[in-house]
Formats: sequence, C-alpha cells, structure tokens
Amino acid sequence: MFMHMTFSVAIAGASGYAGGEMLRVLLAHPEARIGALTAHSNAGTPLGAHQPHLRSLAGRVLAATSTENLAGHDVVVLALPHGASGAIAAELAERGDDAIVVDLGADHRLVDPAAWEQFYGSEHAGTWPYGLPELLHPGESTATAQRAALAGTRRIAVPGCNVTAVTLGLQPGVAAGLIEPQDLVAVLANGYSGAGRSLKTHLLASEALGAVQPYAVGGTHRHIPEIAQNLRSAGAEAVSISFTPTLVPMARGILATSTARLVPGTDPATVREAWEQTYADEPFVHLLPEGQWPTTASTLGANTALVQVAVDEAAGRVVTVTAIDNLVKGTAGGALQSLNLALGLPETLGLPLDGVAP
Ligand SMILES: NC(=O)C1=CN([C@@H]2O[C@H](COP(=O)(O)OP(=O)(O)OC[C@H]3O[C@@H](n4cnc5c(N)ncnc54)[C@H](OP(=O)(O)O)[C@@H]3O)[C@@H](O)[C@H]2O)C=CC1
Ligand SMILES: CC(=O)N[C@@H](CCC(=O)OP(=O)(O)O)C(=O)O
Repeated sequence: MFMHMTFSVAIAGASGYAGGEMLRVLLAHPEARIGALTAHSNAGTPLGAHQPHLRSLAGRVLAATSTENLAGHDVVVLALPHGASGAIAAELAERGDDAIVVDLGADHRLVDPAAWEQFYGSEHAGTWPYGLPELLHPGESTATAQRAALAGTRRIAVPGCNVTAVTLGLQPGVAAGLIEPQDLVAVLANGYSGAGRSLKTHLLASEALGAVQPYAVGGTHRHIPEIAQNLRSAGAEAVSISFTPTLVPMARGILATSTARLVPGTDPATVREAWEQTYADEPFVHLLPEGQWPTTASTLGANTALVQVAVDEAAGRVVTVTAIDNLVKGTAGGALQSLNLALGLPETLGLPLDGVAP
C-alpha cells in the first residue's frame, strides 16, 4: 500500500504529439492533477482543436509556453523541440521553481558534450538522470541500478523512442558478454508520429501511403550516440552501430530489428537465458515465448515493449526484435514510469499494460 500523493502537472507543448500523449496517460493516472497546458504558435486556441481525442479537456485554452505559466506546479513536462526545452528548463531553475522537470526532448540525455555538439550542432544543455528504468549496469540487477538513479530525482531526461527500442533489444547480450558491441546493425520501421506534428507538415498522404522511406542514413541519426551511451552503461567498452531508420505508413509504432555478431562458441540456449533473466521480473518489457515475434500492432496504446531473440547460426549473429508504441513506452508512458519512481509512487501506477487491437 502506498500513501496517496496527489501532484499537479503542467505540460509545455500540449498541442504536439508527445505533449498530447503525455496528457492522455496523465489523465488516467490516479494521483495527477492537470495544471497549465501550453503551446507556442497555437497558444490561445482550445486543446480540442489539436487533440480532438482528449475530450475531457477539449475546451481548455492553451496558454503560452513561458516560465510564468509553467511555474508553481509539482511537475513540469517539457514536450518541446530540442533546444527549446533546455532553455525553458534553465529559466525555471533560475527562477527558483522547485518542480520536478521531465524533458521528453533530447537536451539532457547525453553525458558527453562533444557527442551532443557533433550530432546536434549546438551547445550542450547538461545531463540529467536518464529515464529508462530497465537500463542495465554491469554487476547490478535492474531492480537496483537505473531505478536507484531515478528514485527521488528532480530531473528526468526521457530517452529517444528509437533508443528505447534498440537498447532493450541488445542490452541483455552486451551485459552478458555474448555479443560483440563493435559489430551491431539496427534497422527500424517507424510510424510517422515519431517525426512530430510540426516537423513534416508538408508531407502529402500520396507520398507517405504505400511507401517505405529510409531517412538519416549513413551514421547521421542523432540517436546513435545515445544508443552507444546506453550500451556502454550495459557493459560495452566501445560501441559501433550501423543504424538505419525507415518511415512506414502507420501512425504509431517502432519495430527495431537489431543484429550483433555472436561471440564465437556461444550456445544459443545461453543467449535465450540472458534475455530471459534480464526481463523476467520487468513489468513492461516482455520477452515473448520462443517462435513468437513482436509486432507494433500489439503494443499500441500500451507502455509495453515486446522483445524476441534468436541465433542465426549460419551468419554467426544474434537477431533481436523489439516492438514499442513510440508515443507510449517510447515517450509519454516511459516518462510517467520514471516520474512514478521520482515521486516514490509504485512504478506501474496508472500505466497501461494492455494495448488496443486490432
Ligand atoms: N513524437 C515522438 O514519437 C517523440 C517525440 N519526442 C520529443 O518530444 C518533443 C516534442 O515532439 P513532438 O510532440 O513529436 O513534436 P510536435 O511537432 O508534434 O510538437 C511540438 C510542440 O512544441 C511546440 N513548439 C514548437 N516550436 C516551439 C518553440 N520554438 N518553442 C516552444 N515550443 C515550441 C509546439 O507548439 P505549437 O503547436 O503551438 O507550435 C508543439 O506543442 C521533441 O523534443 C521530440 O523530439 C521524443 C520521443 C518520441
Ligand atoms: C519517425 C521519426 O522521425 N522519428 C524520430 C524520433 C524522434 C525522437 O525520438 O525524438 P527525439 O528528437 O526526442 O530524440 C527520429 O527518428 O528522429
């Protein structure tokens, strides 16, 4: 039994996809009380004009994203383009606001400022505790490692959605020393909502439907240093990953297929055991029974990651597939899971384990 701990929460960027999903999961959380909802170009317009599926607050008028409007809450969630969240977080801190700040954007995820500058081309905002409770650390169980870093924290850097999928797929093999972290390949099928509402307003349905399109090819994607950082945390000395995302005609979902060179002589049963042990007690990361493969459709609306692993003995490689809903386990659900830990609430409180199908 836990003590009730009602908290007020403001969402900056409530007109966007990530902000809208954060609001949806928070509306189902028994302890959350929705405070300010803010936007940028859409400030002054009703929430229902942008999030028509969120009926309970459809008439709420969006305020401008400013520290004045965001101050005075227990929790502030930043669902803003990278750069904007770093600036607002710094202003809130300067003002002395003592809210827990949850950044859904990239600004505070990377530890290495040089990696930030190389991939984002701007000054690094800083590093916050990383909001992936299941992240492995060598020699520590998942129950104690990243969760200990998140318990009671006042700042949470929520992982990139692709990063969550690839990290959860590969980290058991890295931590157990069964795969070569310098020979990794990941290819992802991504739904369009991952690109954000405002980023691709020019896209025509006639171009998107019926086509699969690669993007950020050739080692340029901003999630590469973040994946490498996670796999180093899981025990890799150095990481080399070829990472290729593709856009597929679906609204939500990520299917990440990652392969890695198997350490020669490793028994396939040992591989399965490593993945099984890693996720045996995880509430939201589920290794499927042998022979069943994850699909994005079975994660929609849920804070669930479905994982499978197999050994391709002829190729000498491990193949692991992870499916998530990019907006739930990949963003808002993962954020709320970490926020529950920060607040001392049960980690699973208010979070959907079951999805929507068909
Ligand atoms: N979509 C996804 O699956 C994921 C997104 N994220 C991250 O979440 C953040 C938001 O992404 P997403 O919701 O997809 O993007 P959207 O384009 O859907 O929404 C962006 C939001 O930010 C506001 N905004 C735009 N420009 C500015 C600015 N200069 N200053 C302040 N606010 C601004 C917009 O307001 P307005 O509508 O009024 O212009 C809108 O509310 C990003 O950092 C993204 O990388 C992280 C993981 C996954
Ligand atoms: C389909 C699509 O474009 N997806 C985005 C996911 C963005 C994301 O996870 O957000 P951050 O910018 O917060 O890292 C991408 O691959 O860049």
